[in-house]
Amino acid sequence: MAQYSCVSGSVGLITLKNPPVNALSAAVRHGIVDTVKRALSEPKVKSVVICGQNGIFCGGADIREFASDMSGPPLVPMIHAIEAANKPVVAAIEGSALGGGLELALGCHYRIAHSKAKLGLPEVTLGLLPAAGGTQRLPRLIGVPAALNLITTGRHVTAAEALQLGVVDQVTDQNTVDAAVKFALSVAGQSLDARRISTYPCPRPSDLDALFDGVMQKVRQSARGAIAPVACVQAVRAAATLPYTQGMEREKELMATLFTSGQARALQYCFFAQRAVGRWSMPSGARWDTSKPRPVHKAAVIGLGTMGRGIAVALAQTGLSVVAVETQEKQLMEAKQAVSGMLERGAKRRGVAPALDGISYSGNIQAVADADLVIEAVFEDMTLKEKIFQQLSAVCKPGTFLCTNTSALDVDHLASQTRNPELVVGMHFFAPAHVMKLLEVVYGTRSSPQAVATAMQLGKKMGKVSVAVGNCRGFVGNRMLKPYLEQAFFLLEEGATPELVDRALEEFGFAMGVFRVSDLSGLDVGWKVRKGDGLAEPEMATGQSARIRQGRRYSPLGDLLCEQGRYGQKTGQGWYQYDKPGGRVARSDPWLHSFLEEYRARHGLVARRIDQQEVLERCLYVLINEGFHILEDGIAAGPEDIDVIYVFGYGWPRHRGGPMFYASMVGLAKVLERLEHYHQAHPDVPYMQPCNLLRRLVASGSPPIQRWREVIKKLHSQL
Ligand SMILES: CCCCCCCCCCCCC[C@H](O)CC(=O)SCCNC(=O)CCNC(=O)[C@H](O)C(C)(C)COP(=O)(O)OP(=O)(O)OC[C@H]1O[C@@H](n2cnc3c(N)ncnc32)[C@H](O)[C@@H]1OP(=O)(O)O
Repeated sequence: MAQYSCVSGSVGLITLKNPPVNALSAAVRHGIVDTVKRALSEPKVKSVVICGQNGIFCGGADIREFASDMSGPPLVPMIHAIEAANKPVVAAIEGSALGGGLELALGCHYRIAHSKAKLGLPEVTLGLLPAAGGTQRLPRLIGVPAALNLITTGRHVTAAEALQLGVVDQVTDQNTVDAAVKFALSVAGQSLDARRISTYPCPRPSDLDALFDGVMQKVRQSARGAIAPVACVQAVRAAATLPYTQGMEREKELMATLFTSGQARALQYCFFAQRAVGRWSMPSGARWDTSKPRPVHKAAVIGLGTMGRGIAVALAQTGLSVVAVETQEKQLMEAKQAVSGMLERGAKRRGVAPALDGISYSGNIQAVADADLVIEAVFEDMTLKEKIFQQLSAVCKPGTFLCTNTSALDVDHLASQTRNPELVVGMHFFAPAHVMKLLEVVYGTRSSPQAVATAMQLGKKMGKVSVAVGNCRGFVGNRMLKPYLEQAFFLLEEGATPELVDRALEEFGFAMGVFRVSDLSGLDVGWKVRKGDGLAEPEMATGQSARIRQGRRYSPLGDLLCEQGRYGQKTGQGWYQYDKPGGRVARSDPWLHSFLEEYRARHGLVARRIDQQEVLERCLYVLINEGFHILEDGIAAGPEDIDVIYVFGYGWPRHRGGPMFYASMVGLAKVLERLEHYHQAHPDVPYMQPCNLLRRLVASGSPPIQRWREVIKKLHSQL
């Protein structure tokens, strides 16, 4: 709703009230229409101020309403009526003015922002465009290039940048509403002819076509199949080439296409899923709202390889005091330099002082004795980790949380090495740890709710999207990756090439296909794991057992490449070739193609034509199937957790909503039917056997993803 009062004798003050972000729900729109009418009709009122309660102007249209039949006054005429008013209307912007919130402010005659306010048109991130006149007013106000930048990226700008761009008229450090009221008093009675943005001519750059062609090309490239950024460019082009009313028609047309698209649904699902994962729960019944985190003032990192360095940087950047421990002297010296460099570069980018003094370094594990929380980040070697957890348990002050950055190993086993297993949790960061947004917080059977709450809160402080998951081999992300990688290898055996597989996945929207990623992260990483699992044994490379191991189909292709020293980018050769070791540009490698032909011949395999659809179905559906197993096993509490992990940690295209959401869009019955089909064709691949939960969901009529938890709960209660 919106509340009306008259202040300072002649200013009508309209306050938007819809916690937590004053979204423009039907009730708020009704409130605005009514209060604006009232302010304009009261003779004593000479000017109007619009503000939002609780320090936030407005978070935009109510996204939840998009999923239902929208009723109530539409935004466009509402904003138009404000702009057409014959009394000055001033927007008092505190906190955020985003999306429809900024569009409302653009309909006002003046905008005054608090210095800490953030403004932006983030609709593109929800698969939409600013359809309440934003695409038509903003370019008229700040010019085409700046408007294109804001609208196609959805980025939020500070009040200072908004002032510089001309989005706002004044920035204040004082009480924003007081400043706006004072301003409103000063402009009462003045002509508004020059203040209605829709009447401005849109500045037309002389090289209009070249400008739009260039932007469109760039946007298409970075959009990776997302349609909203392209529609945003088309809408701004309409502002630059058509009169305002026709531009508004074009904006509406483009919005209608986006609004009903699967991509908008996927992106809006992601918006809420990202927030839902913060409301974690554990099978024990412990929850985010009943578990109190303990404050962490001093944190420690053990092991300063690539991961440890990134974690130390991310911790220091949050302002914590950090102890970084590395027992190998040479590695410690190198790490010191590397961490300082990362902190300096990060600080320069953010325009702040580097937190160099926040980190102390030591070669002795005793240095972590008074830390509140320790993160172990040494090699993936259980024996080494066991030893470290035994030492930590002896060295640390009582109550210190002990965390492991393992990407797959058993958190319960590590906890069993300590005196207080309830203090142990996994904190699985993704490389580079100071950049990647995802954090899997892994609870073991004995982890206390407080340990989980503390790790979740620390992750949030570090700017991560943290997802609480149960303990199993590979947790959620890496467990699902295994069948996906396996399928990619099998496809090569059957006739595909790395180029074909990667192209299919990249056209689907992944930034990089599976083989390009494998070259980037190093083929030796998986090789080491497979050796540890007793799968990649050289003596098995010939004979009958070469393609069947531990009773199931196995492809030794990755192992064979490693035996040739082809580890990927770092050695200059992997699934592709590079111009030098460390080179970045992947080129097709004729050697690899001959190697695949020889391999097939050796194993009596006849190459067949494989199309992109088969690549996608096999790679993605086995990954999704494993996701259903993870839900069935209670390792993830809901599909949102899996989807957030895949979008933030594994490059799953956000406009496809994550693997579980994608399955719901494809149709669960279809996913089931294709898995059954492929399992029949490949009975020696257990990952293809459809999960019971998937069958259950299909049998119960494929409910929408928001209702899967009910089916899962029922399934668990029957076990
Ligand atoms: C044939 C059919 C044709 C149909 C055509 C239809 C035409 C329809 C015409 C529409 C006109 C378009 C109008 C406009 O252009 C569209 C929009 O405005 S879209 C919305 C744009 N706004 C945003 O994207 C902002 C989103 N919010 C944020 O970024 C942040 O929430 C924040 C405002 C910066 C605050 O951040 P935080 O303080 O960290 O808080 P949270 O993020 O945790 O949020 C708290 C809580 O609020 C919920 N929430 C936030 N914003 C909205 C919102 N806009 N609508 C609904 N709910 C919102 C958020 O989900 C949290 O709740 P929780 O999920 O935790 O329960």
